[in-house]
Amino acid sequence: MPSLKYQAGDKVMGRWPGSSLYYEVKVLGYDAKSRLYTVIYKDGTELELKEQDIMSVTSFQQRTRSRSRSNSRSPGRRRSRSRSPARTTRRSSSRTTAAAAAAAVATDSTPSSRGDKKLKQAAEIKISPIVRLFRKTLSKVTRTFSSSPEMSVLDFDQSSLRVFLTLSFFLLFSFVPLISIDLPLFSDGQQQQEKKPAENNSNNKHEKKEENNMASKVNEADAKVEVDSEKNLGRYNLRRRKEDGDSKAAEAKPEEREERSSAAPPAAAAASSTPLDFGGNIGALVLMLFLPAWVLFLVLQVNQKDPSLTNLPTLPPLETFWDPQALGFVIIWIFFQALLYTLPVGKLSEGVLLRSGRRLTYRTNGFFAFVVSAAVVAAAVYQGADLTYIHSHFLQLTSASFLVSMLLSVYLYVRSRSTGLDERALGGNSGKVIYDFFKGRELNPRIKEFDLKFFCEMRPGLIGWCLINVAMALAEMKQQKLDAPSYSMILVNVFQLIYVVDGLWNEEAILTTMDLMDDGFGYMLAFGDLVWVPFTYTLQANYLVSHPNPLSLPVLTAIVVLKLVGFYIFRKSNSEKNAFRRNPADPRLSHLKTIPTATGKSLLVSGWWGVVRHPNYLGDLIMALAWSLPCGFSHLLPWYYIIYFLILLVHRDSRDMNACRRKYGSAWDKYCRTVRYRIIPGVY
Ligand SMILES: NC(=O)C1=CN([C@@H]2O[C@H](COP(=O)(O)OP(=O)(O)OC[C@H]3O[C@@H](n4cnc5c(N)ncnc54)[C@H](OP(=O)(O)O)[C@@H]3O)[C@@H](O)[C@H]2O)C=CC1
Ligand SMILES: CC(C)=CCC[C@@H](C)[C@H]1CC=C2C3=C(CC[C@@]21C)[C@@]1(C)CC[C@H](O)C(C)(C)[C@@H]1CC3
Repeated sequence: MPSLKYQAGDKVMGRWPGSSLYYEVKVLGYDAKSRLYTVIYKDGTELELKEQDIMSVTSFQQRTRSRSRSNSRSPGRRRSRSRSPARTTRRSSSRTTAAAAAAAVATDSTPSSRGDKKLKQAAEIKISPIVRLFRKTLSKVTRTFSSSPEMSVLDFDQSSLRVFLTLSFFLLFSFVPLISIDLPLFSDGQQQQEKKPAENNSNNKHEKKEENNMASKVNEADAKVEVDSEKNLGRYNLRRRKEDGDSKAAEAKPEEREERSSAAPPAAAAASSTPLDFGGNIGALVLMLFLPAWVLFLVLQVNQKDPSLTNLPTLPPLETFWDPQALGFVIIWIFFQALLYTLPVGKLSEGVLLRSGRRLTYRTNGFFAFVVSAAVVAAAVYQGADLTYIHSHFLQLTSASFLVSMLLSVYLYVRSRSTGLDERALGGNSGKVIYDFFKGRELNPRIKEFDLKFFCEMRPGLIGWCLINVAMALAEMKQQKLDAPSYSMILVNVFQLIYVVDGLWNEEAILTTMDLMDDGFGYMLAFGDLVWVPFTYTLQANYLVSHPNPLSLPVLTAIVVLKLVGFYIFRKSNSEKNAFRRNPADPRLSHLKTIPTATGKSLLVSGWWGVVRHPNYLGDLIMALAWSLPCGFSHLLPWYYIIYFLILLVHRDSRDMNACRRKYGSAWDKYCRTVRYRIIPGVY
């Protein structure tokens, strides 16, 4: 190829189709007819790229450096650079890693950018009016909570303002002064640079690049990225030439599916450039205030004789929130669960491969913890303990748990300051204090082998949920003077018990969920695990204590069938994905079709994950419906869970879509084109 810019054998940087990530590739050849270069990525993927999507390593480095220099001039960000002894080394290591050119540089623009809008438009397909209305409502909700990466503490964008105004009503109920963070103390650029070189235990070039701040600076400056998937289709040829020449080649054979641990996730480079969720700092702040206020609202509302929207509760005197005994019970419960978690009983399971190149092990003895907890509670009741205390002191127990979650969040934020970049969550490391505090910066905070995130997500709140439900059944019997709980109460109790026990039985499966793999541990999950789950997921049982709803046998049967259908979809789809992620070559999965991606992982494109994207959410939603139905239609309150859950899962789905698009580029777009429905069949 004499007159060509790049020659066969050249090592250059090639853009990964559909994304703005650059990888080191080797030029294999040039096709004069199509004017495309054939390049090979480090994982063996061969693609055809246009010249404009290729860059020499030198110009790539120059671009990266110049962007980094111009960004480093911005005041505030790098204020303390010269003060840290670790800094010089880090900086030079950044340079060498840039030169090492083995990783990706994310140049993704903001999600609100032109490109993303285009992408949404490209996915727009004719749908029925009902579905369109449904989608419109959902997308409004999602948009409201969508990101704004450039927002600072003082910025108000329109959507945040809307959220703020809408929700400010609920702030009237806010009962704890939440903003006790010393902003200047945790100033931003400092944290980003804190990592000592010695902490870098990464054995993977991709990960090392991830620490390269220059990379993220390129990102900020290079906001005009095309993410129009349709356009990209025309520009790239995604054939895996190695396998065969036709389009079927994109579906890998099972024996080729082994995950290559040497290939780090491309998103690794995007540490500080991952788009912000929830409207950035201001959205996080609003949520931090709104969520406890909302819990308080629900807790007060459910005790009203007529808990309708036109009959709002009054705020009780402040002293009623505080009860040292309730705090004592909460602390005992958490420590009791911690003790069970640390017992050397049960399996040790391996988590997914982390960006640091490590895999963590987890003691997955959740079911054991549940059985022991149930036995201890039963023994206590036998000894005369009155579980209805939980119902009568619900408010005090809620505020005590809230206090614990707040303290835990502050601890998590403070300790995250001394962690390396490869130990931080991509999404919670923006440098924006409130946002990071909310989202969680450290991915897997551990005290020795004690994994705080895993423990909090799976134990005190989850098992506490069942304990509270049982207490509600006893309170119902007491209040309604019944010999046994009502059928509605039994259904709610049994359904949710199945959900929790199933989660604990399949505890290992949580290791491949978003929370464990991607999200940091901060206020959102600490509050979610310790307050939100036990005190709002029990709302149906709490409601039934004083709002009986008799069920006829046919209705009862229909509800049971619905629950079973939902559970079947939920369990099967979660297990399928978990099994596939754990062992892609599992012969039991050999019938499934997959799409290979540049990271070495593949995406399931048939089976449950070929019906809709996130079939597990569908099952979960059907179950949520079965949990509300036993409460009848007299009030909206017991339906709150399914409404909240729909919003949560739709937002989670779009978060996951964005994350996967960053991770997998065009392979993800291909998956979305093949599996068109999101969560619900028929809904795009
Ligand atoms: N009760 C509750 O309050 C809540 C319950 N849940 C439930 O928890 C469970 C876990 O949910 P969540 O963590 O949100 O998400 P998922 O378990 O669905 O995990 C999402 C990840 O799965 C992988 N993935 C996505 N599509 C595919 C595919 N086609 N093939 C293979 N892998 C794929 C991707 O990760 P990668 O490719 O990196 O492996 C993606 O990031 C769900 O059942 C959900 O309903 C969730 C939230 C709240
Ligand atoms: C509004 C707010 C604070 C949201 C935080 C979200 C959390 C409450 C949820 C995020 C993911 C969760 C999961 C479960 C509980 C709720 C949270 C923590 C889960 C443990 C419930 C039991 C299931 O079987 C599960 C293990 C699949 C599930 C995992 C996700």
